[in-house]
Amino acid sequence: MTIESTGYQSGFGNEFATEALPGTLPEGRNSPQRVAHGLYAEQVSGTAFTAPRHQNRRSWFYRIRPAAMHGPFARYEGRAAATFHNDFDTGPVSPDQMRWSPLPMPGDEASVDFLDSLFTMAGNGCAASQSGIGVHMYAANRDMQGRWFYDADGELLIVPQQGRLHIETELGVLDVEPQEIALIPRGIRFAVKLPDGAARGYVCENFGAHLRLPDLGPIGSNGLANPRDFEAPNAAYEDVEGDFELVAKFQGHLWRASIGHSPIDVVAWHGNHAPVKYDLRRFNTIGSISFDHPDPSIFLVLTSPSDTPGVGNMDFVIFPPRWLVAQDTFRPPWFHRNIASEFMGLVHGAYDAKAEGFSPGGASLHNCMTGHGPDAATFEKASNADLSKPDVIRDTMAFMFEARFVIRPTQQAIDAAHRQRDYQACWAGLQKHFDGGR
Ligand SMILES: O=C(O)Cc1cc(O)ccc1O
Ligand SMILES: [Fe+2]
Repeated sequence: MTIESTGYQSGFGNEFATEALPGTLPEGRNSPQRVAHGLYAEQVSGTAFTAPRHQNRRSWFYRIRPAAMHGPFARYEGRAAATFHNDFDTGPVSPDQMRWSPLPMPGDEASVDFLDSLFTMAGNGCAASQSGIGVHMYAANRDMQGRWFYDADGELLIVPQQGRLHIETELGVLDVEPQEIALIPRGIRFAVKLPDGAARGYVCENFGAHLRLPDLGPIGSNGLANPRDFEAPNAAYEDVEGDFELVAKFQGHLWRASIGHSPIDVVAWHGNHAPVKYDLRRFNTIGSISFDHPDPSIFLVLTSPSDTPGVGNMDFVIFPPRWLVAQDTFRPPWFHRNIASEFMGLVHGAYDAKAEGFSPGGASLHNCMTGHGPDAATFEKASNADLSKPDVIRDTMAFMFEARFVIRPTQQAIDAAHRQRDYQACWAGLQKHFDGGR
């Protein structure tokens, strides 16, 4: 059974209110003695009850059955039990630059849904400390049917690269396509269906403070990702009973319980702990109109702040189409080493720092203080480009999960056949141009 989208409400983190059956939301209170239509009231909190008001997140659900109704949990034994986890190791981690070709799609003989296809690439921190991230990829060819998933360890930022996702959540339906993103709050139950039959993409699991829009400082009151371009779903539900499965991610591993009904049974809800989608093509990209390539913080979409002011637990940064007009400037990203660690992916087109080898669906990892930057071909081209003309990068949508702590690749990512073991060769052709001071 598919639940169709019932549309969206505009905004990010505001107080939404929506009902699939008119007259369901209680007026002037959250938990009346009896809820309309014989529903149960249930609150889900996404922040401490006492979090400052501007950060506080919670929603009220009016649903057919409360979330408590399911069987006991046992360790999940499906495919993802081995591939989707938060075991980032504590042993030595190589400072090598790393890059991967796209995660292979399941072969014709294999039938794998979104959940079972999740493959952990890297990560840091843990759910127990409510800090850090897990970086995962998915490559699926089957709908999640008769089962739902929730992640108690963090919110999920889903970045589709190929194929649309139809995401049925407790709060309603998100239909997302490549160049859009979905953000599923911690704990929210959902199923992913694949309207195109197959899909691939990236997931950042954020154990830290929930992602939010950054302050804009001197940019002013508009720009970058504008709040009204985020969309939260209108309520949509199904009233279905059967022999179903609920899978939970809890403290780094997967658990399963049987459930006798669809948990997508919320008839109305209000609050600000809600899934959203956002079209990255709506990002108001700002750049230099004089000289120099700005720091990539200018491309920040969402940030998960840490306890240290200005230092993100995770920053979600994109590299969208844009004009390059800077004069007497090396226009692509410069060579650099950063204290932050960078996991990059490519949704569409080509990335302006890499002429070859970084293809849509691929990934790269440049950890704390590891030198990286444009490859040899890009350096030569940009060093000799005619700067009297503006350059336009049309077909591109790269992104970065940038983290405060080192992003440790998992053993399965290091061993993967699709890891490009010769990645460092992309800098080997850089010529020595030093003229010795002559
Ligand atoms: O490594 C990268 O390609 C990401 C990046 C882009 C940029 O424009 C400046 C710094 C940076 O880390
Ligand atoms: Fe970088």
